Amino acid sequence: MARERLSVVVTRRLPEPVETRLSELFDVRLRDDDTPMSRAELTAAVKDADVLVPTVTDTIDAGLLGQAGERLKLIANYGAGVDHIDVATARQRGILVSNTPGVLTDDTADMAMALIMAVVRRIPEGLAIMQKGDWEGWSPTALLGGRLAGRRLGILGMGRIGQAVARRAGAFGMQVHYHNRRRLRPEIEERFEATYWESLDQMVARMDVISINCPSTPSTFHLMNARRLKLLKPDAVIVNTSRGEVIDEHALTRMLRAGEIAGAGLDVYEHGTDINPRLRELENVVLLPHMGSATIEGRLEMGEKVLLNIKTFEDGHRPPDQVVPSML
Ligand SMILES: NC(=O)c1ccc[n+]([C@@H]2O[C@H](COP(=O)([O-])OP(=O)(O)OC[C@H]3O[C@@H](n4cnc5c(N)ncnc54)[C@H](O)[C@@H]3O)[C@@H](O)[C@H]2O)c1
Ligand SMILES: O=C(O)[C@H](O)CO
Repeated sequence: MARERLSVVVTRRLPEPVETRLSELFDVRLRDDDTPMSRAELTAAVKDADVLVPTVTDTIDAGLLGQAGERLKLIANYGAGVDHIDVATARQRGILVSNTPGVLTDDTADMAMALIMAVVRRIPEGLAIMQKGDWEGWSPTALLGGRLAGRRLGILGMGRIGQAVARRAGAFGMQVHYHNRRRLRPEIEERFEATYWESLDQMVARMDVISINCPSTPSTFHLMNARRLKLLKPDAVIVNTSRGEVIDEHALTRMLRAGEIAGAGLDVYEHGTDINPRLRELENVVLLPHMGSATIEGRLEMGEKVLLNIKTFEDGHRPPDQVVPSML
């Protein structure tokens, strides 16, 4: 007798080839329009699906998991970060959680480097002059930025993406420093010629550029708070491609306005799309709409990871990218 297909609910529109493959393999309910599900729609989804495929724009908290039906056994997240999912509660309720690490590492690290270059070399200011038709020709003194080679980069969170940023920064001649929950093995430090700082405060105070690459967890919430931001050198730049919650956005905005921090490049925000309007007014700030992993290749490979996680689970094994609370 043919095995009953898993019922899978996908909360957002995914790239077409991913949706097609999901539909071939499973009994899939796809989203008609590219908006996040309402709470009521999410509740209905967890009530009768075997597998939920959410994204970063869905809040899968204890309240929602409390409404989940007996059938819900896997939350196969389309994305690496799982801070929007209450992984501990899911585990208590016997629901597995998986994510899509690795396939978006290079893309997100590219974006971190792009932000570093954009801020340090003042690219948006140059672009604005060109777009307004205000360029009056080459000048020895206009739009002078800083040289990347020789600048000290401090990476907060030296995991997959942090190390990919280190590799790129090394190629640009930057000096790589890092702070991480655990120190890397000596051979990996050597590979990046990276200096480890046990004290985040001490690292922050000495860097020219800080790149945030740790996940958002209770222990990283406002790791860059007002006190720590004040330790930054006034000519330092901060770049965030991880999650907005790691930086106190209000304090950062205040200090950027006051000229106490030279610049910032942000892909992610503390309150999602509700961005502090004052950030938008600043010339020394480059803002992107959470597009670190936004490449065609990356988004297709994220889909392949989701498929593999669900298929492996269907075959009676643990999904290869299972996330458990102790990893967070
Ligand atoms: N902007 C984007 O589009 C985008 C894309 C992918 C991932 N992300 C974000 O980037 C994060 C990192 O992804 P990754 O694949 O590199 O994860 P990872 O797990 O490989 O690396 C995270 C690193 O942070 C370290 N860390 C955790 N808590 C820490 C703490 N309190 N202090 C210091 N270090 C700490 C971990 O030890 C680990 O080395 C994801 O969790 C996600 O939030 C954003
Ligand atoms: O964490 C990630 O994969 C990206 O931020 C999108 O979810």
